[in-house]
Amino acid sequence: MFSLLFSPPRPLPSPGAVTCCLRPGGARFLGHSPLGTSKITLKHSDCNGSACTMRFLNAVYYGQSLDLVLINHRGKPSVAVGRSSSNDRQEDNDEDVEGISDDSLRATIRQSKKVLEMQRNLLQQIVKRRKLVSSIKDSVVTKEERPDSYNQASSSFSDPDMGENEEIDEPNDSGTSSETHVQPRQGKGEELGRTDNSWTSYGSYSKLSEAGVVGDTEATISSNDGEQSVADALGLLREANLLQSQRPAVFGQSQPSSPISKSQPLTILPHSQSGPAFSEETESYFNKYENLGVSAETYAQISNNQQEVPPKQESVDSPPLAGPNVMNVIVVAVECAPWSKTGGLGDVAGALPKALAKRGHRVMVIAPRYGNYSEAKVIGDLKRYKVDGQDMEVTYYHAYIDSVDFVFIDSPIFRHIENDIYGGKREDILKRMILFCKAAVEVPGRVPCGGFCYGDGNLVFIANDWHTSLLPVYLKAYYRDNGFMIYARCVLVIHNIAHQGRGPLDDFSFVDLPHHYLDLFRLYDPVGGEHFNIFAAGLKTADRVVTVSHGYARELKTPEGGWGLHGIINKSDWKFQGIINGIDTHSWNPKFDVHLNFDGYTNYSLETLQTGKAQCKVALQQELGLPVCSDIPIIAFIGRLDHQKGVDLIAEAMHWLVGQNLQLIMLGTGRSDLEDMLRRFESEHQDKVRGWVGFSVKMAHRITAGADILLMPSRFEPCGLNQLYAMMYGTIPVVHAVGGLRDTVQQFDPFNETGLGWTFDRAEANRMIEALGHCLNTYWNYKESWVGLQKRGMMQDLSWDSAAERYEEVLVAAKYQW
Ligand SMILES: Nc1ncnc2c1ncn2[C@@H]1O[C@H](COP(=O)(O)OP(=O)(O)O[C@H]2O[C@H](CO)[C@@H](O)[C@H](O)[C@H]2O)[C@@H](O)[C@H]1O
Repeated sequence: MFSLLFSPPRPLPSPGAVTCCLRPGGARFLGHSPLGTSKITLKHSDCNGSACTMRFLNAVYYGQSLDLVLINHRGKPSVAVGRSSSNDRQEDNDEDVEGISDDSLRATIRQSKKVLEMQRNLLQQIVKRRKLVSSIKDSVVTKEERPDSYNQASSSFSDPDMGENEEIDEPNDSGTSSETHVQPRQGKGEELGRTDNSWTSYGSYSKLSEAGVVGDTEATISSNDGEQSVADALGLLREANLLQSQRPAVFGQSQPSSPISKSQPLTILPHSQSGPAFSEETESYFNKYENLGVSAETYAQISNNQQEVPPKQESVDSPPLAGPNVMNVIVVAVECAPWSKTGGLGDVAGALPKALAKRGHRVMVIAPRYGNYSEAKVIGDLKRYKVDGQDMEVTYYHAYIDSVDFVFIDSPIFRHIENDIYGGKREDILKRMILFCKAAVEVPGRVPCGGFCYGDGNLVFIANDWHTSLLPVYLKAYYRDNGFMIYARCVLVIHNIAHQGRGPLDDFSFVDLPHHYLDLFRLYDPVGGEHFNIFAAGLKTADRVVTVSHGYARELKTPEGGWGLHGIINKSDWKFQGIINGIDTHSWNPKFDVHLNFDGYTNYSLETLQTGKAQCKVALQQELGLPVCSDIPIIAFIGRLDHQKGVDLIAEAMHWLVGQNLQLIMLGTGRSDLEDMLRRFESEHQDKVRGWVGFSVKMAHRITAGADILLMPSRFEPCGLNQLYAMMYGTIPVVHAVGGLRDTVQQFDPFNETGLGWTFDRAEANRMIEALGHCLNTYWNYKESWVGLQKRGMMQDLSWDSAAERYEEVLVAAKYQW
């Protein structure tokens, strides 16, 4: 066993074990350092060879070269290794270990001392500033006589109801926490959304997170100084770090080279400028950071210190796909699969961020914390926001999964409504969205994911639908109009324009904005008259607007498709575009689908399509109690039971459908009359029809695998994900050619054997029947064509990869837009 002593070029993490990633001769392996030491112990087994420890010359600690001292088994330094180039590379034999020169050892020790000295100086400055900050804080609290959440120790904000020991609501197999009957998006009661005026592992993160500020060296210095805990002091520094670009290289990625962040390294703006009505809160938020004293000067010093020992830029992984466009991206959505999902928005919020992270961006998702998500742990300080005059407490939970920071905003008003996210009275829904957006916009400055806040330079929010349309409004009104967060941008994504956050103009009083912002929300249309419209305000204030397909982008500009917002969209044409959604090709993949590996189902792929899919079909028929027969085609419908999805067209066609030799399976939840209809059809046609009323992710996967045909007669469909899932599973879509359905399902051409399914050009039962007729004819009589259709569908690249690239273009355009 060998030990490596190292003098890191920057302080190392304090909590948890340090993992040092070394790269001997190009290979990589890990050594672990116990907490509070600057020693990494490597067993021979770590590197599969007795002598290869001698190749640690290119040791990399999160992108930083290290000075290393190799200690042999007798506990003596046997080799001293500086930041050497590959020319200096030692031979991997024991002779070299023993024969190492004293000079290099001395050089390393000298260098180590220099680094320690610099760190000591830094520490002293931090300690001084910390004292200053505490005295300022004390005086502020005394003066204002109000609790300041910032001053509370992290342990003090754990809600007794929601403590760490609370029983965890484990997600099911799919990771989704609900397998229940839920309220549809339009919910019960008054519906704010309606336009009709009724209206890798966690471990890798801790490595990443801790890579830059505190650590082993802290422990060393702190004991030397006998001063206040360095960890505390540096913790403050970390907390105050609004500068995302100071974050160390992540997994070998180069830092985003933003001209913006270079010109404004600290992103802390003049606090002399006061904000509007909410300025007290806003100011204190920013003053806090300033008071902490992490000034440009301090940071410059830190940088200078680092510059004295220039880190060797050796990346652990290949450069990010985004290249110099790497940014900090925060996706904000009120649902996020697998934790919360009522429809496609949840799927997108769960998958797009991962694809962006794959391209090298630092990506966060912010969603409400509806339940107790076992993966997420408390982070940051408790905060209070005023909503409709009431103080509402917010705490933050954090998980790092698949290279994405997931930050869940916890507040009593979000708890346990995952099955009714859009339910309740209009005012209650509105208050939830206000609190969520107020809290979300501050997350980049407040929540130190992995020890580092995202900061507001090089930052783009991606808000989604009307629910988070207040985010760009708050970003503008609370911050940018007051000189804060001027480099942050917001892109707003339209998943469904039919829900807009409409209400009477009086609703403006809820959103806590100065009166002159009212015009952003004011909208007149023939349906709602003059009213308050949150989506309208979001569209006006967002830097860029995206919708989820090209077809829908065109439709949104028309009076029929824009649902009253077409005027604003047309005016904003320059900042508006369509990007077709991708899908999560792991969870929605017949090869890996976790819902297919039991109960008689099976995973399958293109190669095993015929046998695998046939087995799933039998399993589905058995599970639902339908006659088991492989020759009878199964037609499926999955979706919300509402006007949009055109389920009533299926009802109209029911007579024709049950007259055919087929089976029909419908899974959905929504309008109670349509739910009743599903139940009725099942009871009337026991041998042919199944109507599953409820929200079941497992059944959605199984039906997609076992069915032959997926029917989507949507009246409008911004993108549609089910047809994409269907094609991945060799299930043929029959769709109304509208919005994203038109973009993604190419009509079958029997002469050229091209196309992916059948389309009909009007949302009418007879058109749907006609298309279904052609489809069934091919199923029964042209097996080869059928298999061709299946294969073409399965062979498409439906992943998020290319969509993420398009999003990246939009983010970059937003960043450079003034
Ligand atoms: N009862 C049930 N049980 C289990 N799962 C169910 C279910 N009902 C629906 N789902 C699932 O919810 C998702 C629905 O996705 P869609 O894209 O069809 O719809 P939605 O209209 O919600 O989304 C909006 O946003 C998305 C994302 O941008 C757009 O694709 C879409 O056109 C737009 O209307 C799918 O994953 C589907 O399997």
